[in-house]
Amino acid sequence: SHAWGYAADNGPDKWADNFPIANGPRQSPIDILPGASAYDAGLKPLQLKYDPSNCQEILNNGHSFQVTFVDDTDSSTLKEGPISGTYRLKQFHFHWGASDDKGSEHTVAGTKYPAELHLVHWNTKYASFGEAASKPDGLAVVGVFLQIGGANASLQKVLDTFSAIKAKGKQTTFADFDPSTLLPACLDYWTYDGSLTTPPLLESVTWIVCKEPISVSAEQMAKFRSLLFSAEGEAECCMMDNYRPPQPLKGRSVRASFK
Ligand SMILES: CCN[C@H]1CN(CCOC)S(=O)(=O)c2sc(S(N)(=O)=O)cc21
Ligand SMILES: [Zn+2]
Repeated sequence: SHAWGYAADNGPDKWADNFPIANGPRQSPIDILPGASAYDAGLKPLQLKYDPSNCQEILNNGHSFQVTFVDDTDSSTLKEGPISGTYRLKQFHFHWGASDDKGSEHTVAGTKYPAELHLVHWNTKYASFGEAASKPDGLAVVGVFLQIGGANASLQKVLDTFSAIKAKGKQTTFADFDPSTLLPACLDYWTYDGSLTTPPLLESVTWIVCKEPISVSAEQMAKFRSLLFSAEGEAECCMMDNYRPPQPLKGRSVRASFK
């Protein structure tokens, strides 16, 4: 069977063929309705502590580009917030559109942002990332919206590697990057129980979506779209619209950490 992707013949509407959980009870992303999300005073502030020396490499996996971290110690972690225990940072990646009017996975009262950052963490109560990925409390992903504004200097460091990872399967070393420089100043968030937004669509993610976006310039967005879904030697296919649309809430509640 041909691999999943974002095209008409292998995109989100076809994923259920090979991944029936696509129609499961806690799928992501969702449309967040601020008016319908309940403020929960019991939610704690996010405690994010990242060590830039854990940053290892950047790669084009044919679906997005991903910055991968060394996760053999508790030096880059997420604690508090809606979660209990310690979750280790594994990787971060993005989703974006073919134009600035779409690209985010989560939406806010129907509003789409041009891109969305995902920082993927796994629960250290499990022996490994792979084991955690299949557990209902295994993963915690922090989502950050990007909105068009001034150029983002921190993001530019990531974009400057793109010539080395243009095609699917390419990777290069990427060291000493602090992902907290990609976080908004205000860490107010919405949280709900969901899933991976790509196959295998495992229902193992506590989603933590920041209310405040970070900035990206239109020129920087154009750079995202210069990456390729395709491998070297294949017909070139620009990487864009690599987002899953919002999925049914199916009775879930979304909590807010802020009033
Ligand atoms: C292209 C493949 N993307 C997935 C790869 N991984 C899953 C590994 O399954 C065992 S993962 O846990 O790193 C994540 S997190 C994530 S999202 N968009 O929900 O944040 C997607 C994926
Ligand atoms: Zn993602």
